[in-house]
Amino acid sequence: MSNKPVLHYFSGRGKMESIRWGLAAVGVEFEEKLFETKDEYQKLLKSGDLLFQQVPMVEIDGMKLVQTKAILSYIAGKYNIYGKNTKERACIDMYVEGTTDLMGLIMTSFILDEAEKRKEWDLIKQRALNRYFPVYEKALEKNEYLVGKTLSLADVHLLEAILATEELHPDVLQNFPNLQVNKLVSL
Ligand SMILES: N[C@@H](CCC(=O)N[C@@H](CS)C(=O)NCC(=O)O)C(=O)O
Repeated sequence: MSNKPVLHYFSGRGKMESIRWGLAAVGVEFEEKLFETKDEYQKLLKSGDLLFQQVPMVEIDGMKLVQTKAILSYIAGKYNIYGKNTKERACIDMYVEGTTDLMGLIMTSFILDEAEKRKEWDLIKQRALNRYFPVYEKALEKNEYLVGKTLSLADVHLLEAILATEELHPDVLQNFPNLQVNKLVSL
């Protein structure tokens, strides 16, 4: 039997995407069981493996983990991209929550009708430019990485958020030179 983590989710990016990025960043191969139909989802629900009847769920190290944050913390802790001490970990969590909020806006925008979606994408641009990216730009003044001198979960999550924002607004990084460098070193 393979020891690779097994990721259970809908066939889409959604909340599982940051887990995929996290595993890829630390070089861990994984398998995916993506359900395409309601029946497949119902089967997983009935199995009792989803603690809160929700996905993402990840089978890893003999556990069936749910809750995106818990799964990401486990991966980051296990593969040493979660800071050197509790203060660094708190900073990483803080930065990750910021990018999670931005990603939340992006994810939910895709269920809106066309007119609402355009408005939401404008809001996302404003939030990225005025609320989120300036914080990361400042944090990157002294180092290429957000926390400490090495890649952490905060950089991986930021990269996902940058790329997702650029899909909507390709020029969004133009006034953020430090973010441009961070994006390159995190890829
Ligand atoms: N707090 C959970 C939320 C998970 C969540 O909302 N999952 C959605 C899919 S993205 C789901 O399973 N929805 C079905 C439901 O809530 O019944 C996490 O971050 O993992």
